Amino acid sequence: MTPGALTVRADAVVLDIEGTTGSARHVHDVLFPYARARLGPWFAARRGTREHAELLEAVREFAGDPALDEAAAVAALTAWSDADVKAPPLKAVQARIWAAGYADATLTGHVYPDVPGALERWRRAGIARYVYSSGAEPAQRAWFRHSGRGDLTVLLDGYFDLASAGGKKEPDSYRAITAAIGVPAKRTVFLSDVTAELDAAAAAGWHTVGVARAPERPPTGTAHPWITTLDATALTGPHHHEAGTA
Ligand SMILES: CSCCC(=O)C(=O)COP(=O)(O)O
Ligand SMILES: [Mg+2]
Repeated sequence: MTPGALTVRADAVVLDIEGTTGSARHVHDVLFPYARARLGPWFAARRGTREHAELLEAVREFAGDPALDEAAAVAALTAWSDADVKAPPLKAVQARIWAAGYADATLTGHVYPDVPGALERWRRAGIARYVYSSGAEPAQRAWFRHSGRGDLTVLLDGYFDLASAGGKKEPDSYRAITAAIGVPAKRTVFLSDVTAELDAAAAAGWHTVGVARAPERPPTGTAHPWITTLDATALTGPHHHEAGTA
């Protein structure tokens, strides 16, 4: 444990993916382009299926244009991908496209080296471990199952996404997660690299810890403590087993 580590009393930890447990560069330089290049073929291969009709309808709804045809829907999804719009239909299609890449080992989930050890420490301390990402739940599971550091899903208790919890900058999303996991807000800690997400979690009564991964640096003037490695976060849970914190 890093000397002077930040100590938080928590029974549950909720982890962001991009920029916190995994590399934002990997998401933007590998995952997004992989799906973007396959959006058109993905829709074309599913013409006439229920899956095609449902996704087209979801794109129309999010775009606010009930007349969108397949080509226009693919154009909208492409634009959302380029602008990193956290659009649920985009996240749903990306997850399905990425699944093939994980299955044939073209894709590997990027996980920082301190993540498996932190998850294991928190597991031993009796702290429940959840993921909350804008990426759809199947994409989150695939990322951790096919991580470059082995199958980490065995160390995770659940996953929340835009569909199950809502947007990450909305306090109500954190309240929804509190209700779902049955852990009081004041015993839950959220780790993220995005100040607006941390602000929303804090507004819902959660503890918050900002994570700045090199070469990013902790921002100044936020209401949150910041760390640069999970090794600097000592969570004391119900079992108080975490090294250096009992
Ligand atoms: C493995 S989930 C893919 C990441 C993603 O699609 C995304 O939008 C990242 O969102 P996050 O909330 O983890 O920053
Ligand atoms: Mg993030």
